[in-house]
Amino acid sequence: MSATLALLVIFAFVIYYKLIKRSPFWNIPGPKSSSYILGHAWDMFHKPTGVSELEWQDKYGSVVHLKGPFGTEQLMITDPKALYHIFQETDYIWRKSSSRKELSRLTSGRGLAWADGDIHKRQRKLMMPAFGAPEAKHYLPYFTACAATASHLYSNVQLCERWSDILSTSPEQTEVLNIAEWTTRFALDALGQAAFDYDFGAIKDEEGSELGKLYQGMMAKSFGMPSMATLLGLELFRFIPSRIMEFWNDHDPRYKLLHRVAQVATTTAQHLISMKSAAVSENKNKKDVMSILVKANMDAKSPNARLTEEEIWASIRVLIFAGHETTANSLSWMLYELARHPDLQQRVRAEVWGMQRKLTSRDTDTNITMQELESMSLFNATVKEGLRFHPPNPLMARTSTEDDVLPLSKPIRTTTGEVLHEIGVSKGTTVIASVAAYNRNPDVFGKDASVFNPERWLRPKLAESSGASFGVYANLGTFSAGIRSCIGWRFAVLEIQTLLYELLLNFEFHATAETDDIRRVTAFIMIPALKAELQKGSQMPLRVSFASRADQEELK
Ligand code: HEM
Repeated sequence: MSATLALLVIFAFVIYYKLIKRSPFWNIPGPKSSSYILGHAWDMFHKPTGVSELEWQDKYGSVVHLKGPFGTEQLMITDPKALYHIFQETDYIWRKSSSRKELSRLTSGRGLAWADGDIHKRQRKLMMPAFGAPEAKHYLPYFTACAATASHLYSNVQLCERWSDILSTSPEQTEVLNIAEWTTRFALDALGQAAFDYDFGAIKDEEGSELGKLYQGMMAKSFGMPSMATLLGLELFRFIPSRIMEFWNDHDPRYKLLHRVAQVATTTAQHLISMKSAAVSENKNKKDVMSILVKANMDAKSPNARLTEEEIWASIRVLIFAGHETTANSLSWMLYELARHPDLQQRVRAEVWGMQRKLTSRDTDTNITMQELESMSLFNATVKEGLRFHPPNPLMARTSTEDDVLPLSKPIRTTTGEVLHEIGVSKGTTVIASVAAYNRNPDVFGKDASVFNPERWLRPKLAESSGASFGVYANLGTFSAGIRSCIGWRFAVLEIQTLLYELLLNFEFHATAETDDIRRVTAFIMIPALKAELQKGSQMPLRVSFASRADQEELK
């Protein structure tokens, strides 16, 4: 009797979920999911980054019905108007999903990337003064200092100088270098100098700081090809009180490296804060990000507007985490594309040399300015195209805290033939904003959006149809948009321009036999890795040689 009753209850439950409470998006087209437990997350994390999302966008358009974990319903959105609405028009209605928030807490504490609502607003307001356009120009000498050859003004060890040493001692004057490792070292040192006036010592290698070493490849080691247990562990945040899950993760041996990074980063942060606070009190105002932040915090009118000590430590951690591997990966992928397109590389280098000729011919300051970096059209088109084609943050997940209506720039047709110009979503809906797919959406970036082609940025009109604009930089999804857009996008673009300039001035990049085996792998951020050696983390082997001597002669 009781068994029959139990069966009836289960039957009623199934009927309710399958028939009566059918999916709110039941008539929006999308692929079938192969896993009830993880839904489409498995495809997104285990195929090369962006491959599934691009397939779905090609097949179903810019709104795709997906399954989330445990049969939950999700939409993948790459429509610019809907993305604009979610990221720019709705204040904090659309919040980071619980799993993304936890990821931010694990990697960088309760700082800006973790915070929401009023806490986020307060933290961001205090950090913003360090990231405006006028501040960016102060960072240029720091970036040049980490990039350039010894002939430049600054005395610390520089990337081009180290590469010159390596190539000079090689019999053929050429070497295959793991570009991903070197750009990460550069990005860490550049960030250390410009953001904290601190030397991570990553380029010098031998004597590098413990923190510098711990951060190198941290994401690949902690999350490279996340297992089902890792994905599930993060997704359980939806269903289990966050305090319990946080306690669990804080004691999970899989995150041992992240726990160690947290300890060392906090100690370093404490040391930095006391130094900066003392300097600010003595009116020795430096221009690095942290000094500006510490001063803004001291100047804040009410105690409620200030950051707590723990929040300042978290700010340092979030800047290191959000700011170095992302920039490094972007640089690696740009060099990869230049190695695969030698003609383009030659043309961009010609532009760089043209600029260098101009700099060396003038009597006064021969250092390049921000305006001069910006003035090179093909060079900057290549930077934009690299950031479009290989976005380091391939997706952002947002969950709605209220019922909402998503406007669409291009109507969609449901499976029942209805044409929708907007989509109603209820509170609790999760949307996957696929940056990887949006950045190759032909409606935004042209019919050839799936091809790497910097020339698109030189066309008079880029957007082919809607004209809807989403991203904070070049209408790309790469740095997101709105109140949670990347705070460091100017910093990142300038850093990329500076290193790319110095590298193209001094070196040539060539594809190797392994170049075709380089894959985009999702370790929550996208990293380059070799197909057969995914467990080794970020790898981008390219052959590097000195830029042609004949051309260099022409420069003199
Ligand atoms: C190419 C390099 C970079 C890329 C592609 C990138 C991309 C992004 C994206 C997509 C977000 C939003 C993530 C989300 O909301 O889920 C973000 C946030 C953030 N980024 Fe970047 N970033 C880069 C470099 C930097 C740099 C250099 C810094 C700092 C020096 C930085 C600091 C931050 C911070 C603090 C946030 C959190 C902002 C907030 O939640 O209000 N990023 N970044």
